[in-house]
Amino acid sequence: MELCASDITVRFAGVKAIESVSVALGRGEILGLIGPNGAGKTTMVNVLSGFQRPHIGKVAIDGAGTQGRSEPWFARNGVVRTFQAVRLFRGLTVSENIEAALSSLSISRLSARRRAAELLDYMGIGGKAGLAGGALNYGDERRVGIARALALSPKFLLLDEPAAGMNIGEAEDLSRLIQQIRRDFSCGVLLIEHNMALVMNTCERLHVMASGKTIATGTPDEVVANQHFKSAYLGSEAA
Ligand SMILES: Nc1ncnc2c1ncn2[C@@H]1O[C@H](COP(=O)(O)OP(=O)(O)OP(=O)(O)O)[C@@H](O)[C@H]1O
Repeated sequence: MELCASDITVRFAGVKAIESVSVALGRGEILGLIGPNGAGKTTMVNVLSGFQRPHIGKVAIDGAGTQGRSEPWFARNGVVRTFQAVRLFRGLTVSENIEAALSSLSISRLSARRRAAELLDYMGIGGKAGLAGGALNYGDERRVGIARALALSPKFLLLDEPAAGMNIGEAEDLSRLIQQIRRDFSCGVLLIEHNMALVMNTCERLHVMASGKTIATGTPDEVVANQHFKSAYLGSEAA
């Protein structure tokens, strides 16, 4: 059971954002997708979730092809992602933002409200259900973004920089939460993150990209010892 992107190439105006990259995410694993700015990480998540069609290569969900499918189909088939910019409806309450995500499922408004309350409790922000979406701080916005993704019962959850704007303590809580989500939802989690402590503490396996290509894969220990990782990733991060 896996979400698999094989030999993916994506070009923008002739420039290769991703070149011949393959990524596989198993159910029940936490995979970190890391690399310097502009490495192609978000583009790969866009490909894996149906937001971007690859120019070359294929995506399969549990072995089934996805050619010609758009992002709502991917979500219905268990591939759910969050965004770097959370894009909450600012005029709706936090609860209503989750209920809106549930509206594609055929459940009553009352059930949607109850499910939204459960998910907000699960994310530790049950007390904020009645606030306006626009009133949240950065970290809480990201928690709502994850709750909104969980509303769709993901088999594969793709998180694009979920710890941006969080302090050290909040990022540690997020690490525990991601591991709990993997257990409670029996899903695979792909984590794009620049917070290396969070990545190293949370992921079992890492896939490192730079300039649109794969430069290293392996366990966190293996990757940290990899020369390509040290020079390309840490070199540019340290600059
Ligand atoms: N819609 C687009 N049009 C043109 N170029 C794009 C587009 N999206 C991404 N790119 C380019 O593709 C490359 C990869 O970008 P991408 O956002 O996937 O990198 P990233 O690793 O997610 O970076 P970051 O860590 O900064 O979010 C970059 O050179 C970027 O400028």
